[in-house]
Amino acid sequence: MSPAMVVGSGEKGESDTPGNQYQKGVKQLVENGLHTIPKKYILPPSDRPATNSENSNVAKQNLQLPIIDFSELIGPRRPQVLQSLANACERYGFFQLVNHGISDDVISSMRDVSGRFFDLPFEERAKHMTTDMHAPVRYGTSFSQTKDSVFCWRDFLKLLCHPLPDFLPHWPASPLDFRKVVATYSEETKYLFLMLMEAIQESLGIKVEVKKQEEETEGNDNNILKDLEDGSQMMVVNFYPPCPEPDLTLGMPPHSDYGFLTLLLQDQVEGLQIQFQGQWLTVKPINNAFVVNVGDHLEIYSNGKYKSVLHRVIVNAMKKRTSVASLHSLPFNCTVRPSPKLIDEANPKRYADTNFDTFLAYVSTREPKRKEFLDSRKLSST
Ligand SMILES: O=C(O)CCC(=O)C(=O)O
Ligand SMILES: [Fe+2]
Repeated sequence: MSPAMVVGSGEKGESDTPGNQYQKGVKQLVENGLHTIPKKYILPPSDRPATNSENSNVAKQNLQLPIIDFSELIGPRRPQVLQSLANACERYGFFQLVNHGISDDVISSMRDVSGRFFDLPFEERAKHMTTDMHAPVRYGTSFSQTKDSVFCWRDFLKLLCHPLPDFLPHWPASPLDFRKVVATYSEETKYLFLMLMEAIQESLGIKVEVKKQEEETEGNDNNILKDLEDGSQMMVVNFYPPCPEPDLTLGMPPHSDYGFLTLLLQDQVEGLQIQFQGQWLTVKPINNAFVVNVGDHLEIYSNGKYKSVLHRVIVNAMKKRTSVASLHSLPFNCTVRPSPKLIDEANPKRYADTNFDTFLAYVSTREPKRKEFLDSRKLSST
């Protein structure tokens, strides 16, 4: 079993070298007071967000992502909603999910406890720093802390969530209600993910016929929902403090997510941008909606029909921003492959089979960039 997200975490050793200071994260840096950002965070001009420059590739208008009303999936409008879901996953790789059934109370408690975790003294948060990528809890900073040559302006807490009873005792015990609140939130997002995957499978035209014998066959498509039930879930709480020079750095560099779907809760502070037709578009926050995106594994499973789209996070000088990403996939020891039901003579297999070990081996040898891992799985014959 392996978490298979980006590599890295806190460095060992307490010497007060500048490098060690950066390992403590950006929240700590900002609290020590600064008016300019250290060199360690300054991106080369071509990688900067370039929001103000003349030849900026940032769209002037905010993106109105497709909005999927989850409540309409149950009822007579299901076929139309499945069509909208298919369009969103093909064209944008992203959509906003409203009326999803997770109560405002569960969501606001999750936001609240995330904020209180990051308000804890550094020493308390630092208890969860580790270089062990298999750890059920990792506190850290940047994107890939051991490999990024330039650090990004984010601190994070990553939690493995499934199966919950195994992981719960490892989660932070402070704030006192942390485990309870996050457990409820993770169970509810897991259920929502499964409901969404059932709809997505149907939108791909994969008929879900429950035939006992077939269900037990390995690699069978009916089984993928069953496998996803036992699948991996990782929660990432991202914290982006105000940044005195936001044009020189990023909260997160362009990347795609590894799993089937990510369910993201962003607050009211803008920052998430997705790549669409060569431009960066800001995703306008909708209160209590989930921003849902296709991950690399769904791109592979759909044989390229649905797209895992590059996204990044910009920071700002005035406001801190918090987001909670819930990443879902198959169990870590399962193979991800294009669905046999989407492959025929006209649609040959476009991706090699893959698994978490391949992914980890890949990212541990280099600085994770853009969609390089997914590109490495593409079969050259197509
Ligand atoms: O903070 C955000 O809006 C995006 C976070 C993200 O892309 C991730 O955690 O993978
Ligand atoms: Fe992401």
